[in-house]
Amino acid sequence: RNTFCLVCQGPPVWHKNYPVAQGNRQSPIDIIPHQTSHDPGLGPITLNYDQCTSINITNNGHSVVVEFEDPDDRSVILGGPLDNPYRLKQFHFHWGGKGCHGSEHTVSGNSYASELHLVHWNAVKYKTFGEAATAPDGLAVLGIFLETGDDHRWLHMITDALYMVKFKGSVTDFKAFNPKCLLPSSLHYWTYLGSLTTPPLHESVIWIVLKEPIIVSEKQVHVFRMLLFTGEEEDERIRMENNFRPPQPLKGRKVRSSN
Ligand SMILES: NS(=O)(=O)c1ccc(Cc2ccc([N+](=O)[O-])cc2)cc1
Ligand SMILES: [Zn+2]
Repeated sequence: RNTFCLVCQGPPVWHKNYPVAQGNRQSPIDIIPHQTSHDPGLGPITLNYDQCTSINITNNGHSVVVEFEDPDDRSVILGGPLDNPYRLKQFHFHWGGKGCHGSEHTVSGNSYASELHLVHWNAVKYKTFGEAATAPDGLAVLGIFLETGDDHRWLHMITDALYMVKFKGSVTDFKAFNPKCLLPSSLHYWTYLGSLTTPPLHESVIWIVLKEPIIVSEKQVHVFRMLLFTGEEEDERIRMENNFRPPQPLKGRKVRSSN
């Protein structure tokens, strides 16, 4: 398996090149609701996405990513545990294989079919995303669980585009998509200090995980599995699935609940 890139060899080997994989604020985690502390000082989060400008959708070999222009504070998340607005940079998904679940965070040991991550960075304190991504308060990722049930009326806008980015390294235009249509009705959340869930696993993420999942159909989740980890030029075709990291040790961290 040494032909695979390190990430593709999966979480068990990441610590060799990224010792922070065994750090004190790694993500994801198992969230146990009755063990979280309700913090009345935690206000609601606000998502100002109305001027959002998505640019493209790409298969980076590990997930499918929709990238946004972030020259100013046109699309930000604010409030909750955040001291200032954080700019939307990209969103992507994690999912499982046929019939097996694929979320990264779990709730009392239960995982969901998939998990959506909206990645934001602290442009007030840091000049670039890359710089913010290595700072303890540099990133804020909003995690949304996808539970299987009925068809999601807007997710098809994403799944319809996946046919264009089947191979690793492929990218296609994806303009004017507002991710507000992928939010559940309630913005109640859990929040804790964690990390990127893929290498380089930087401990730079303030995690905000929504309690309410969105409902999508198994058919819609299955479309994600037609993506490939491998590039068009490679002779081996490996389906992109199970691209989730399992829960990591809490190491004494507090998980707070909005209410
Ligand atoms: N899954 S997640 O924790 O939300 C996540 C979010 C963003 C990224 C993308 C990424 C973020 C930072 C770097 N870096 O600093 O080299 C490289 C890749 C990787 C992983
Ligand atoms: Zn992610």
